[in-house]
Amino acid sequence: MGESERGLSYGKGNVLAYRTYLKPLAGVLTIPESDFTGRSNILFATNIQVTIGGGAFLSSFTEGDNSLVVATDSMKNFIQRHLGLYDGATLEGFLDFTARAFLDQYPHISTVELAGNLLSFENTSALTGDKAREESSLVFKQSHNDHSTAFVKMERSTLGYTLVNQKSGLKNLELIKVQGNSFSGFIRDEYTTLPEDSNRPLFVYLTLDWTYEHEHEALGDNPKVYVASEQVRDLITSVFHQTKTKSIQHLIYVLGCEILTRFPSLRDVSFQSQNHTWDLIVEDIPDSDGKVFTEPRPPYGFQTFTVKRDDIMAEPLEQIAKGQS
Ligand SMILES: O=c1[nH]c(=O)c2[nH]c(=O)[nH]c2[nH]1
Repeated sequence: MGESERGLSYGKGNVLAYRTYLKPLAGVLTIPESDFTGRSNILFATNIQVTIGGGAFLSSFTEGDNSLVVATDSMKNFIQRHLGLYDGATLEGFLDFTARAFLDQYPHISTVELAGNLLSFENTSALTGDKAREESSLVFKQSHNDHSTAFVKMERSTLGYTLVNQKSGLKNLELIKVQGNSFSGFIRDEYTTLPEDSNRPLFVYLTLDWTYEHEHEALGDNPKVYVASEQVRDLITSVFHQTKTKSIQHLIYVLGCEILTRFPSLRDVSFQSQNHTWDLIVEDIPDSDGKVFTEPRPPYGFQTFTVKRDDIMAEPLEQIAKGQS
């Protein structure tokens, strides 16, 4: 039985590696929905998980033979030091560079997976010497909101290395749209207590991943075909604003179609969404359009879906329900 059937793997999680003054990401194509033009990379802060596999490690599990074990502590050092050697400008590029370096360094490793989060540090403003307020090039504000992600799985093959899987993404984007959302027409039977709603506030958590038609385009070496998660986020908020949503299921489909239309270098986009829509407490406030809401009860609904390029071929964008601002 091969090691893959045994589920053999080991690695290190939560490897924090913060680099100052990485090469800036510049020259991305701008889109109408976003002010994003690039990343200064003055601070490039990552949290990486590495997983390695291979038949060579079987005896470390079955016999306690550590002679071929790369200590996970060494893996942590390897990742951190390679952040000092990386001369590109993106998380995807760093993971690709480091995965290849692992396979170069340890010939008995068969597969390497690297999953990375780019920790978000936002710009701040500061009065400079001539009393003008400018973007600070020294002070950044850590944000615990949405952030970029990337994933790479690299396998040793007879030809060298094979890229098995590569994804880029955006994690934990939490968006509330205060009105302009309905949810109706669902099954009504003896288990149904939820009323139909023609205008609910919709609070969604979105995590999404996208893949490229040509994987090397994910690395950011050619910024004109690189898709920045900041642009995807701004496109999502814009489409959410414009779309009269019928359900989260339909919202993520519309978002996926718009993302693939806006970024021709992408192959598909996969969503994991959660419904955290607030409960209504006060419906009528005199002389006001306002209402009072509270957090929903703990169970939450979720959806998963992958939108592919064929979907936008089949359905021209104008036909996708939109039309509210
Ligand atoms: O957008 C939604 N989709 C559902 O499937 C669902 N189910 C539910 O109770 N509320 C919602 N909202």
